[in-house]
Amino acid sequence: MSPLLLAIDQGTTSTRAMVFDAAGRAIARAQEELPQFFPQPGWVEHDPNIIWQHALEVCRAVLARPEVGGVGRITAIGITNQRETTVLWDRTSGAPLAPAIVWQDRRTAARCAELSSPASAALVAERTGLVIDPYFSATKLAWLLDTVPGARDRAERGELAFGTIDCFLLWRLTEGHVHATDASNAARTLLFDIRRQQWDDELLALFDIPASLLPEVFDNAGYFGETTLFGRAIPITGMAGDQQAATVGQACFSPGDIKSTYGTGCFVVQNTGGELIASRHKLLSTVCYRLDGQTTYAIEGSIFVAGAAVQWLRDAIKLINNAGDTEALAREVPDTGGVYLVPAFTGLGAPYWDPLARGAILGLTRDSGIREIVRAALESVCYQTRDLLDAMQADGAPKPAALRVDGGMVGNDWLMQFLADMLAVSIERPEVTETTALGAAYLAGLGAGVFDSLDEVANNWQLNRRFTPQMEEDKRDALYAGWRAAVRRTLSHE
Ligand SMILES: Nc1ncnc2c1ncn2[C@@H]1O[C@H](COP(=O)(O)OP(=O)(O)O)[C@@H](O)[C@H]1O
Ligand SMILES: O=P(O)(O)OC[C@H](O)CO
Repeated sequence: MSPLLLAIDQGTTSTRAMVFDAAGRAIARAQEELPQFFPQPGWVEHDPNIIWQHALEVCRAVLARPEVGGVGRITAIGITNQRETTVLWDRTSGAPLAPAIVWQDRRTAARCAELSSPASAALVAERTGLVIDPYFSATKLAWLLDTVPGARDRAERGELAFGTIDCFLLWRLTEGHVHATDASNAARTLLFDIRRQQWDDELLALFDIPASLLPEVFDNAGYFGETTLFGRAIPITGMAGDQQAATVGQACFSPGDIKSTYGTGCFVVQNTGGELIASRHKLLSTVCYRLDGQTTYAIEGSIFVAGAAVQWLRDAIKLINNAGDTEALAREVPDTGGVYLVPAFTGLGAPYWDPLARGAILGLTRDSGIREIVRAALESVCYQTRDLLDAMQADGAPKPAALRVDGGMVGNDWLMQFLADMLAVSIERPEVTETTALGAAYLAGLGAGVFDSLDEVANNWQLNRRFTPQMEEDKRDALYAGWRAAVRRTLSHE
């Protein structure tokens, strides 16, 4: 019987557990939506204890499925996670000192502006491949140390631990025995030198972070520890940030291979191999994965609001009941009638990097209705993807022949067709769209010796549907020009 691999995918809006076989087939899945908290404008928080509780529940649910055949069939566990989200906890009790500050949170925008001298921006870019922005963990962690009473003193005494969600789950799964993260998650903290693959003292000083808080940094596949919480000892042998895991799940193993994930945010990641390429157009350089000590790098475009715009339509202004309603509504109108929705709810990420920008709906007329607004929200995801691909090509990357897509939004056929039209690129949707979880399973399989190399899993990738561009070029360019004009009206700087 095929070895089975359990993947824990802790995302921004939900936590899912999936069991895959060695051929990458999904055997069972369980998912729980995660409550999000918005205590102030631009603030986004999660409760780490709820994250942990949901992770336990979905793992137990999926292990109880008859098609799995019992916990004894599970060879290893892989973890993948919403990145940058920051947790600070007590090393003795494991109890968080505060809510998790989520990657979308903007509370440290002013602090980032204070730190953004040309010298510090250059240091950060050179060492981390990132930009000084509230998106990343460092200023979130510093904020916690400076606002939770006694936290900084306790950290200096070695009583506290920092971690991103992967690290927090590993701590809880191993019952406090392992404080470690992986190279792809460490790369998102603003504290990790991605060339030398180690925490960087100058960056720790810049962001005022005590080294005593930091986890070890492991490869993305290997032995992280084991958990006995599911009835027997199961090794944890794979871990990666969700966008890097999706890159693995999409079998983007060669330089130039590219994928785009459409979840809460949208993240385009292009494998650049052993070459660390610096963007001249405000894209990020980051770790794709590190295996056997060898680092593979990537260029990444990070969009803060993609599916989150649909959640806003559902939860904030209640225009829809379910995310899936958006497809039918978008099809009911030939266009948006000139309406553009710029979803800068938590600022704008690449290539604008404007944490103070805020959302807007522009071009409204008396004829504008629910359908136009819903369609404009979906279209915004495609325009933002075009922003990223144009920046990648301005950096010298070749126009991709096809873009592999995944994430919760890609089941929306209308959206995928508009994406193909806006990019003038074929969009390839795989059979398994939960490629984030699949990538975590592959890494776990590699770490547990189920596979000798990732090349073995490349052939598992199967096409579900290809969307080819149909739109006339002049219409495409006119629509995109309207988007660019709309964005300019939301930026806080020229
Ligand atoms: N049919 C759909 N059309 C548009 N958006 C969708 C659709 N189904 C789900 N979504 C959006 O996809 C997101 C969930 O995707 P997922 O990959 O699970 O996100 P995450 O990993 O960020 O939690 C939600 O923001 C939801 O609004
Ligand atoms: O939760 P997702 O899938 O939108 O991913 C969030 C990213 O990891 C943020 O960098």
